[in-house]
Amino acid sequence: MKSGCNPGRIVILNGAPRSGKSSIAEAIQETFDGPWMNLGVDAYMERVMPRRCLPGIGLRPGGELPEIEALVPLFYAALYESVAAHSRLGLNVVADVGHHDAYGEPRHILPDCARRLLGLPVLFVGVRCPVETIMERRNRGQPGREGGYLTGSEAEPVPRQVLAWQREVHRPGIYDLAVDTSMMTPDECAALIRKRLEAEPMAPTAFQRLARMASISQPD
Ligand SMILES: Nc1ncnc2c1ncn2[C@@H]1O[C@H](COP(=O)(O)OP(=O)(O)OP(=O)(O)O)[C@@H](O)[C@H]1O
Repeated sequence: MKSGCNPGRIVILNGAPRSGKSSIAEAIQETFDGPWMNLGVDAYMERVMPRRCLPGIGLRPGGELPEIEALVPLFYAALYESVAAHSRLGLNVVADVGHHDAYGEPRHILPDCARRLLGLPVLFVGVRCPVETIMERRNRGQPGREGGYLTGSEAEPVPRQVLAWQREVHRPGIYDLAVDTSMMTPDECAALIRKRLEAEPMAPTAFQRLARMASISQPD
């Protein structure tokens, strides 16, 4: 830790694609005190990741791309070390991610990431959203991201990959706070997060609990 400097707060937003993570991150950046750096999956995929490794940490559940899969734990480790570095310098960080462990083989990425942030003030937020709302958002599309999302068809109103995201992304479901973006606006979600940050932290935190799973699964 840089001497004389308190670590920056860290908010990790975990949810399926289209669940509303980026909108909450934006609300946090615009309304919370101090600078909040956004180091999530969007920034990493759009700017950092080499094209041939895409979708990288955005790789969806199902063990679809084994050649990329082996690199995903390393990409995540690098992202979280970067989050830790920002926090140790006193900068607040909000990061949107879509963690799951449904690769061709278990990778235990989330517990490893939690271990990397031990000792830092992390709030782990589950960004939940029912599949019907997810499909409305997918089918509506987004300018600039044309063709970027699977949509429903008559034969398959909810593609199996979308169902896989819904099933896998909130396992094991250990959070400090959960929000439902079908019930609240991004600003309301951000306000809830702010309230939680201002309250006394409850120990053990979600990341402390998850980090313990890393020490069980990875003996020294
Ligand atoms: N709380 C909300 N209420 C209503 N609509 C929302 C809400 N949050 C997000 N949306 C809308 O849902 C869509 C997806 O939102 P957003 O980009 O924030 O999600 P995301 O989880 O970051 O998605 P992705 O992982 O695909 O980047 C956008 O069109 C956004 O305007």
